Amino acid sequence: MDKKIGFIGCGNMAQAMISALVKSKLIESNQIIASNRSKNILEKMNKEYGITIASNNIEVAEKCDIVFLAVKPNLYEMVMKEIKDSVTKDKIFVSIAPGKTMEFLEAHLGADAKILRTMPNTPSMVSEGMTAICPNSNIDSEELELLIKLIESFGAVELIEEKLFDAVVAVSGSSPAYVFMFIEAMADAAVIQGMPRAQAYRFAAQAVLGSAKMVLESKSHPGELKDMVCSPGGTTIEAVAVLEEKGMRSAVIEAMRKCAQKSKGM
Ligand SMILES: NC(=O)C1=CN([C@@H]2O[C@H](COP(=O)(O)OP(=O)(O)OC[C@H]3O[C@@H](n4cnc5c(N)ncnc54)[C@H](OP(=O)(O)O)[C@@H]3O)[C@@H](O)[C@H]2O)C=CC1
Ligand SMILES: O=C(O)[C@@H]1CCC=N1
Repeated sequence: MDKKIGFIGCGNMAQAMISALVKSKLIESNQIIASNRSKNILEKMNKEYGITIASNNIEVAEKCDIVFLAVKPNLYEMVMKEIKDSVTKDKIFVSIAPGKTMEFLEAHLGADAKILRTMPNTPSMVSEGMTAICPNSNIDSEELELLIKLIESFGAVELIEEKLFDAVVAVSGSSPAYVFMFIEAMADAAVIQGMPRAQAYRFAAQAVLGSAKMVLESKSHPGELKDMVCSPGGTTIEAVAVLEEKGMRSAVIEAMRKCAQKSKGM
């Protein structure tokens, strides 16, 4: 792929995507050009991955064919105003922010701008991300195919209707945080039982990874897979009963409702 890929903002999410892109060898690392408010992270990414450092956002927008807007949602308007004059008929802009609708993006980049709304997540760093995508009508099928190929380096990619983007934020954009909390809590419980902490993290994380792979590969209902673990009168059902009594499911559902609600207002 001979495209130049730009990242305006080089924080947690951009670094995860850049790491996956470089590892994928889909493009040379110097085809990645990034800008950031503070420069130390750019120097670090240049040393670690060999990416090209841009002196400002406009340079990224000018030089790149595909431009990821990787700043916080509240900075989108300012950054899009800054780069608006760099919009050309072939350049593609990729939003990764919650709440910034295609209407909002087109209002700032222009109705003719080629825009892809996405919602990635930080497991992109290990190419096990889940990214939702929604192109506007200015992106043609060939361009969409290329974008999917690029974003597949982050992990799984699925086209989704824009109206479901707030749900996506809750279920995959933000959910790695809930899973990290779960892993941390399980490891703490193992530490209480005497397991060394580092070993507890490995055991907890691998159990989550394996369980997730079973859901994805077995196509079985998660409840069915849970029942397969719960031996009658055994150990697991004791834990499951406490989780039910403490309202784990309703806590997750309420947390994700709040998350999606916040996304709507971003
Ligand atoms: N983190 C996640 O899991 C996910 C995040 N997102 C979205 O990705 C976007 C980035 O989030 P995230 O990476 O977590 O945030 P970070 O705060 O980690 O990164 C944002 C970066 O933008 C830089 N920045 C701030 N102002 C400017 C500017 N004017 N021009 C250029 N760069 C600037 C910051 O620089 P400085 O170092 O100086 O602060 C920072 O490095 C957000 O819209 C977020 O909602 C989407 C999915 C998942
Ligand atoms: O917390 C946030 O707002 C960002 C968007 C999804 C994950 N992190």
